[in-house]
Formats: sequence, C-alpha cells, structure tokens
Amino acid sequence: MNAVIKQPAPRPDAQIALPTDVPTDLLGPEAQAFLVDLHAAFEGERQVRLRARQHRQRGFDAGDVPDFRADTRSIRESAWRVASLPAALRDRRVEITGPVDPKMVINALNSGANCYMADFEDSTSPTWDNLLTGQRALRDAIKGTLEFTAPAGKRYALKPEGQRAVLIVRPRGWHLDEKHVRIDDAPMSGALFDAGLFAFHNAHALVAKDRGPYFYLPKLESMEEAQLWEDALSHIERSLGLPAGQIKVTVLIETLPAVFEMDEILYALRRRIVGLNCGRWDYIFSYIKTFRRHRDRVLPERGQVTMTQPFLKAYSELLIQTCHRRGAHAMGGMAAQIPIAGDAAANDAAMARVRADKLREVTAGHDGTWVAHPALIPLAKQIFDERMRGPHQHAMTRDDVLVDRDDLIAPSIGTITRAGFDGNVEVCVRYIAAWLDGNGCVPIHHMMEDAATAEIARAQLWQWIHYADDGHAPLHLDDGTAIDTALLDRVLLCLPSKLAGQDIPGAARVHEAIAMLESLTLRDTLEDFLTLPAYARLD
Ligand SMILES: CC(=O)SCCNC(=O)CCNC(=O)[C@H](O)C(C)(C)COP(=O)(O)OP(=O)(O)OC[C@H]1O[C@@H](n2cnc3c(N)ncnc32)[C@H](O)[C@@H]1OP(=O)(O)O
Ligand SMILES: O=CC(=O)O
Ligand SMILES: [Mg+2]
Repeated sequence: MNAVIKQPAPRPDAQIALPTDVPTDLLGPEAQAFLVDLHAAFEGERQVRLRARQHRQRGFDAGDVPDFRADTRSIRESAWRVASLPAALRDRRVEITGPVDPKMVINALNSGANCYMADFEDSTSPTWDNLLTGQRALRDAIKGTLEFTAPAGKRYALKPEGQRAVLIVRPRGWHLDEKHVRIDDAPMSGALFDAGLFAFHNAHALVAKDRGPYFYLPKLESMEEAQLWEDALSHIERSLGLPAGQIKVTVLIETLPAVFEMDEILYALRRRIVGLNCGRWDYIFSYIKTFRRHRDRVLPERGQVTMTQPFLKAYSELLIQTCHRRGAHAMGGMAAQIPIAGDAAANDAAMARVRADKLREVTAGHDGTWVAHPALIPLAKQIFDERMRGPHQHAMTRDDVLVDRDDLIAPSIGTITRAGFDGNVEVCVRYIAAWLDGNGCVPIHHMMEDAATAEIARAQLWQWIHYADDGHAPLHLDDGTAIDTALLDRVLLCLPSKLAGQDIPGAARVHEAIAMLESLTLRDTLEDFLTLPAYARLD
C-alpha cells in the first residue's frame, strides 16, 4: 500500500554558479543556499525518474501497451480520501491561465476568474529574463504592489485583494533543466527552480493571507514522479518552517502513462492534493509519443482529435470518477479557440465551440474549467453557474463509467488532409520561431498555440513520415498524396514566402525554426520534447 519513498541525503557542500548579473532581490545568498539544498536532495532521484521514462518507452516501442499496475492494486481498491480542501480552492469553476509577464499577471488576477494559473510551463519560453521577470511579478502581486505601464502609456494596477483570482503557479516539468543555475557543474531542475524560488519568496506572505503556495504540477508520468514532488514539497515546507500540507497541488493528467496511475498519484500526494486536471493537449501529444511505433494507433490530423474521440472521452470520464471517489476536484481543460476581433461570424463560430466544450465538461461532472483569454470567462462562468449549483460536483460519482485499458488506448478514426498536414508544418515553424524569440504562447489562425498544442503537430509530422520506416508502405493524405520527406520539403520551401510580410511573433527566426523542424522530423528517433533542443538555442 505504501508508495516508494526515497529521501536522498542533502549535500550542503555543493557549489552554485549563476550568471554574473544575477539580481540579489531574487537570488541573494539565502535563496541560493535554499536552491542548492533542494538540488542536492532531489537531483539524483529526478535523474532516476527521467531514466525510468526512457526505459518504459523502449518497451512501448517494442510493442508493449500501457496498463494498470499490478503492484499498486491495493491503492486502487482500498478506501481512502485526500485531505480536506482549503477554502480558497473549494470553488474553482473558472480558471484563467497564461504566461507570467507583469501585464498578463495583472490582467489575469483582475479578470474575474476564480483562479489564475501563472504558467512557467507550456505558455512560457523560459528565457532567464522571462523567468526572473515572472518571479518578480508574482512576488509583487502577492505583496499587492505590482504595477505595469505599457510602452504606449496604458497603466495597469491590481484590483483590491478580495476581487483577485486565487494564484496557482505551474512550474516546469521534471524533464527541463535550468541551465543558468549550475550546481556542482550540473544544471538545476527547472521544476525545482520555479517552485522552490516561488515558495522561498512567497510562502510566508501567502500563509499570512490564510493561503499557501499552490501549484499545478505538469507532465507527470508515474506515481513515483508524484512521490518525488511530495518529497520535494515536504522538504520545502520543513526548510521554510511551514505547517505540513500547507503547500497544495493540483496534478495535470496529461500523459498517457499517468492515466493508468491516477489513484496512485492522488495517493502519493494525498496530504496536499486538491485535484487532477485534464491537460488534453499534452495528453494527445503523449498518446502520439507513447504509440510512435504503433501503426494501428496513428491519430488523424490535429483538428479531428477532439474530446469526443473515444480514447479522450474515456480519459476525462475516468478522471472525474477517480477524483470524486477520493474527494478531489476533477478540473476540465482548455478549448484552444480565442476571440476573433473584426469578424463577427468567425467569432460566433469560435465561441460556439468553446461553449460546447464547457457544456460537455460541466455535464460530465467536471468541477471547473480553463480559459485562455479573459473574454471567455463570462461564457464559461455562465455555463458552470447554471449547471453547478454548489462549489463543486463531487456528489456526481459517475459510477456509470466503466473504462478499461482498451478504452483508454482505443484507436481513432479520421483522415489526414492536405490542409491538416500544411497546418501542422506552419504551426510548428511559427511556434518554434516565437519560442526562440522568447514568446511561449501565440495566436495562430485564431487558435491559442503553446508548447503542448505545437507538440501534437510536431510529433504527428514525425510519426506520419516515419510510418514508412523499415520498408513499410507510406501513409497517404486523403487526396492520395504520399506523406514523405518530399512532401515535407515542398511545404517547408513555400513557407517563407507565405509568411513574408506578415507581422508574426519571432518573424526573424523563421528560417532557424524551419531548419529545426526539418531536423526534428527527419531524425530516426522522436525527440521527447521540442523544448529540449530549442532550449539549447535560447538566450
Ligand atoms: C495547453 C495548455 O497548457 S493551456 C495553458 C497555457 N496556455 C495559456 O495559458 C494561453 C494563455 N493565453 C494567451 O497567452 C493569450 O490569450 C494569447 C497569446 C493566446 C492571445 O493573446 P493576445 O493576442 O494578446 O490577445 P488579445 O489581443 O485578444 O488580448 C486582449 C487583452 O487580453 C489580455 N489577455 C489575453 N490573454 C490573457 C490571459 N490568458 N491572461 C491575462 N490577460 C490576457 C491581453 O494581455 C490584452 O490585454 P490589454 O488589452 O490590456 O493589452
Ligand atoms: O497543460 C495543458 C494541456 O492541455 O497540455
Ligand atoms: Mg500541458
């Protein structure tokens, strides 16, 4: 019944190296010592966990499929519940998400949403400047002093405390390093840098407001990775003198392996977890990554992979059932449509899709949802207000849901069109260009694109083109065109002239992005995350 608990011995003698002009208000000697201690205690186990991911993927590449674990059956089958939810996180019907620059932070906190997920992950390009500016903005927001003046002169200030959204911070995932902080000549974990520095500066101010550091934890793949977070957060609580369990977390279930360990993840974090979230975009990416070598599970083009595809419906319903059995929130996810200015018909169509998505979520039993843009808050709020009378829907236990392994990995039906292929190429190139330019979330053809949505496009291109590996016949578009490197090259060749003259984020880096996408798509193995090679080019 007990999850694996490892507590590596801290190494107080470790040495830290930082950029020379490091700001002392954020990274003074005490903060540095705090980060060194965190790294010394948990870096070893982080590397173990990352190697375990590789090991498991080798099995999937050889034909294995994910399944529920035999060794944790007792966790799934016994009765237990997570700790009671803090008052500030009881009603989370609408959460706005977004990157951490000062303007976004003010707009999001003032937006009228119940919570704001301040994102160091999918929607932030982790330049050193973005990270420090974000940490400072959050610290000043908690103090109540954050202000911002836009270049054109518009001034931004926070609303009074009681009218602000509750802050939840999403640190980076376990796979990402923070290369600007080297400890014993190795990069620190980006996750521990983001979460640790935030807690170091803000935990006591938050406790004084009867809150605490609240985190969204991304891209977990197993119960052991959840346990690593549990150990690290307990360590932070002890180091900062916080009561045990003061730090609260919500875990994104956004990898295929993790959906088979939802009870186990809740259990590992049961003293502090508040809920799980359907991170649908990374989940789709993870499905493609996991089944990269399974020709019977190739997904149709991105636009056809909606939440009504059987494998996604099964995932969201099992998540709701699992959470409600354990007393945790089952948060919905993000519809990628954003408002379209200057085209009323197109805007109405986009809003109708958001409305349908939120309606599906509240009807299925979700306890809240995400929006990417402040203009979507009234729409999401109205739908949840009308159908969710109390602060949540835990009473909706969804005992009718009978989901098994095969439902969670069911193949999907659909096509790959010319527009779908070209769209994937354009999204990847434009997103990589923006990311390299320091912008982690951009509108492309009126859709929100971030690291998760772009990764679907990137992984699909790799999988479709490598379908023909080992002498297999290639996949074809619905018009009969073979999907091969020649097709990719033709589309890439046309892209610079198609994009020329458009005012797009990262325009100056389009050629670099094209080269990067080509290399990522043609290499023999699927790179785990595009942000890994891209990060080497950042700053
Ligand atoms: C898969 C996942 O991980 S989902 C979670 C990660 N993704 C996100 O969080 C997406 C966040 N959303 C965004 O970054 C933005 O909405 C974008 C990039 C998609 C579009 O942004 P823009 O092009 O600036 O939109 P637009 O011009 O319509 O914005 C209007 C105003 O709303 C503000 N705004 C837009 N989105 C947000 C947001 N998420 N939070 C706070 N303010 C926002 C803009 O700053 C702008 O403010 P201003 O009028 O004071 O200048
Ligand atoms: O983080 C959210 C997702 O959908 O991915
Ligand atoms: Mg994600």
